[in-house]
Formats: sequence, structure tokens, C-alpha cells
Amino acid sequence: MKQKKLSIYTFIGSRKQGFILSVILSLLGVAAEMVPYFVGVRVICMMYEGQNDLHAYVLPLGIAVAAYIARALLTTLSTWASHKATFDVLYEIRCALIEKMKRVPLGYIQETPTGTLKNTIVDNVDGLEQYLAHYIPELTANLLVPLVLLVYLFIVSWQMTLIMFLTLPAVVLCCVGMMRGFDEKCRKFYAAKDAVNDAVIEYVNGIEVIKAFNRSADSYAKYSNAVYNNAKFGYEWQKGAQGFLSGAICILHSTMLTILPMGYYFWHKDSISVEVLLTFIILAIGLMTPMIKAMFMFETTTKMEAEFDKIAAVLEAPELVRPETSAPLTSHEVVLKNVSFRYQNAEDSAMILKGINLTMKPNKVTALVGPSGSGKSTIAKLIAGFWDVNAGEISIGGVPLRQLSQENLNQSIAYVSQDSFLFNDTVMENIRIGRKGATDEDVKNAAKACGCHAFIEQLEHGYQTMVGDKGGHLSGGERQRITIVRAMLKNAPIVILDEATSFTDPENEAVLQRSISRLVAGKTLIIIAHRLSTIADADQIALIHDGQVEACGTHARLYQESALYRHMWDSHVGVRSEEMEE
Ligand SMILES: Nc1ncnc2c1ncn2[C@@H]1O[C@H](COP(=O)(O)OP(=O)(O)OP(=O)(O)O)[C@@H](O)[C@H]1O
Repeated sequence: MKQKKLSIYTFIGSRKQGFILSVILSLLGVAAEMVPYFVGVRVICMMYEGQNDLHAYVLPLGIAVAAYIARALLTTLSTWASHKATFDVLYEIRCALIEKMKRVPLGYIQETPTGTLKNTIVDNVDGLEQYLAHYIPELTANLLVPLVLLVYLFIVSWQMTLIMFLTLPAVVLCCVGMMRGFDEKCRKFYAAKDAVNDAVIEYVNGIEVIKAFNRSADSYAKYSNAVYNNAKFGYEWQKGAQGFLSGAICILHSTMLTILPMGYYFWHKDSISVEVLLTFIILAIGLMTPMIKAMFMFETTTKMEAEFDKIAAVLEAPELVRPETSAPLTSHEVVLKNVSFRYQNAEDSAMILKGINLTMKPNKVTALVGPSGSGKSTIAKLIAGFWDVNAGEISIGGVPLRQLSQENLNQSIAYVSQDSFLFNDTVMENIRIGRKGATDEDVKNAAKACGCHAFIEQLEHGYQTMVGDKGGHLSGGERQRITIVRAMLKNAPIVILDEATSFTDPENEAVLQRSISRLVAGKTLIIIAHRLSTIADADQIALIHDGQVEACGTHARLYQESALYRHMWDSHVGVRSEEMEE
């Protein structure tokens, strides 16, 4: 069955009363705006008829003033109602986007440029405000009121109405010209905007490299090209539409050129009264503003659709299909059976893992080693549930990952990568993320157990030290130690450490490792390490090579049986002795 495409109206639905109210108020407001024009006609006619009693003008003028006040009030109330409904809708869309982030594979978020995601959640959602809060009520009114007046004018004098709208086909033609290729231009414009966002964020994140290599903004080609393209697109789009837009406005203003001579002709022939002539002249002026506003409706609708398409693309991204709940796991043995996997975004789409078979037992340490790019981190991320495998199966305690609820999986695994994220908050709060409701004492005990308490205490404000954006106020090693304390506080039955101590100095790494060995007793520990000496004592070492398990066993066995392992070990030991000699 074809899935129904998500549209902005799916979200508007729940707030439709607010929007309907604002449209009704806006309609009444635009109708009130027309009243002074009718009053104007009447007043001029009274003057033309020689009415000298000033009292006779009080009522029409009073009506005009009342209409102005009513118009102001109704427009204000309409805007208030539409904004209330709009901000509720924007809030719902943003919540839906954030909720969606929890359900898509983590890999999807990592693979989508940060700028594009930020643009969707912030800018594209903001972009809907103009359409929902202003254009829905105002444009409905600006279209409907001229239509009603058209019927009225047609009844008054169909000849004059035809003359008044003689130029309308030309205006429509201009609108068609303006809208030609608009969809495509709009999409390209937003793509250019995304490119700027991505480039700016990459530029800011990469500023260290840019400065270190003395690359100014101009030389940062991706950034300057994106900015240039964005400006060029905006300008060319505007240039293409501007001619048609000016033409349409000019033609709309030129109705007087037909109304005046033809009106005079009909009046002269006694076909219409002076009041009818004045009605047409004055309403031609009065209708100009709503009609020009209505002209922009198509442009704004297309823009809004382009903004919403980007939001819908995120909301409709494929999700990891997981049950809402699942029974607690009775064992935490991790088994990979014939697992094959490829990254969807990889250009050649080659299999990264090819039929991996591996069992990682509780109360045992499994180390994954192998050349760079062989697929070790990919295995760790698949176990942590970042993606679904393409073939084969990963199970924990005999339960396939696909049958485990996200919550159950999250509770079962503590995953620490070499660049685990720190929030711009205190050390205390960054560690506390490991376990909801953990007390300060729990946090300190975890740090003590990991041998990190002393170093945290020595920071400027101890546990209350702000770590800076992404932990930027701390050294790489300090950041890693905090993320390990956080993982240990979580006390999950499966612990995955992916190069988690790679930035830590040898002395502290040894302390950390002794602490970790104590803390993970009874747990399933999976370690990825390049420094082979740190995993030589592991119960099982899996040598990963080119996406396959080339050998598996203890250090002694691998050293004896695998030429690749022997080579890696000898090189590692060689480098270590060189380092020690230095
Ligand atoms: N998000 C991704 N999208 C596409 N390809 C990826 C992605 N992440 C990794 N790869 C590719 O998958 C392969 C395995 O990468 P992986 O990070 O698992 O290797 P690794 O053995 O952990 O390497 P290292 O020891 O250098 O960390 C590499 O060829 C890498 O380029």
C-alpha cells in the first residue's frame, strides 16, 4: 500500500479552528477595508448632488471611521488567532522532528550534514511562519473579497466590470511567466542555502585547520563557492521574476486608462449613473492592494511547499523498526551470525563487513584488532544499534537486535568511542548523563573507581568546571577519561570501548585499564585498540581484515597462527621499544 505523503495540512489539521477563526476575522477585516471606498463614492455623489447640509455627511463619515476601526481590530484579532495556531503548529513540527531523530538510525544523523539538519529544524520550520500566520488568513481574504465585489460590480454594470477586468488576462500571463520553472528554482535556491549552512558549520568547525594552514576565507573554496552560489541563485531568481512582477503591477495600475474613457462614454450615453462611474473608479483603486497581495499567493505557496518538502524528507526518513517494549534480557552474550553490511551512502556501495561470525561472552574481554579501515568500529556501531545489518543477524542473549526495544538496547550497552561527545555543561552533569537520577556522590564514586577523581578535583572548579563547547576546554585525554567515567556510571552489562583511551597518556591509560578491568567484572567487554599491548591479555582477540574475521583466539594463539597478527604485533612492539629508548 502506498504511504500517504506527509503535507503541512497534516499538522494544520489539529489547529484548524484557530486558522478558520483567523480567516473569518481577516475576511471581515478586508470587507471593512472596502467600506470607506463605498462611503467615499456616496459622499462625492452627495456633493455632486449639491448637498450643503453638513449634518448629512456625519453618518457616512461615522460609518467610514467605524469601518477603519473595525478593520484595525479585526486584522489584529485575525493575526493574533493565526499566530497562536501557527506557533502551535511550528512547535508540533519541531517536536516531531526531534522525536524522529530518536527513531532514525544514528548513522542517518551522522551522515546528514549538520548544517542541513540545523536548517531543517530551525530555518525551514521558521520559513513556514510567514505562510501560516500571514498568507493563509490574509490571502484568503484578499482573494475572496475581490471575488465578492466582482459579483456585485457585475450586477451593477456588467459592461464596466468587463472593462475594469479587461487587463486581467495580461496580469495572469505575467503571473504564469513569473511562476515558470518556479518549483525548480525554489528547490535549487533552498539547496544552495543548505550548502551555505553546511559550509559555514564546516568552516567554523575546521577553523583550527584553516588557521594552522593559513587558509583565508577566500581560499576555503567550498565556503566561498557556496556563499557565491547562494547569492547568484537568489539574484538570478529575482532577476527572472522581477520583469513579470513589475509588468503585472503596472497593468493592474493601468485599469484607470480603460475605466475613465469608457466610463465617461457610458455615462455620457446615460448607460450608467455618475454614482456607478464613481463606484468603479474608486473600487478600482481600492481593489488594487488586495489583488497585488493575492498575486503573491502562488509564489509564497510554492516557497512554503519547498520548505515543507525538506521537513517532510526528514520526517519520512526510514526508521529502525523496533518494538515498543521487549522482555528484559537474561544473558548478555553478543553473537554476530554471518553479518554483512554496507554503508548506504558509500559511492561504490561495497560490502564493508562480509559474513562476520563472532561470539562475545559475558565476563570475558573480546578485543577487535586489525588494520585501519578493516571494519572494527563498524562492528561496534552495529552492535550498539546505529544501523541495521544488510544480511545475517546480531543477537544479544539469543534475542535478535530487531526484536529488542530501543530502550532495552540502550540500557544494555555503554558505548564509548574515541571522540565521545561532551555537552557544554559542567563535568558533573556530563558524567551524570550516564545514569538518570545519579547523585553527586554516585558521580564522584564512579570517578574514583575509574581513577579520575583526583584529576577532576584539580580542574579549575573541580566537578563544576564547564567543559566548553564539545568539551573544548579540556584536553583530548581528559575528555576521554570523563566519557569513560560516564559509561562506567551507566553500569550497563555490555561495554564497548572503541579506541576509548587512545588520547590518554600511557601512565593514565594503565590506571584506567586496571580500573576498567575491575569495573567490568561479569560484563561483556568489547575493546577496539590499536595499541596491541593494551589487549594482549584479552580472553579472545578477533583479527578483522577487509571486513572478515581472519583469525580469532588468544594472543599466544594468534601470534603463532596468523602472519598478519604477528606482523602487527612485531611492528607495535618495535615502535614501543623505539619510543622507550627515546
Ligand atoms: N559513515 C560511513 N559511511 C561510509 N563509509 C564508512 C563510514 N564509516 C566508515 N566507513 C568505511 O568503512 C570502512 C571500515 O571503517 P571502520 O571505521 O569500521 O574501520 P576501522 O577498522 O575501525 O578503522 P580504524 O582502525 O582506522 O578506526 C572504511 O573503509 C571506512 O572508510
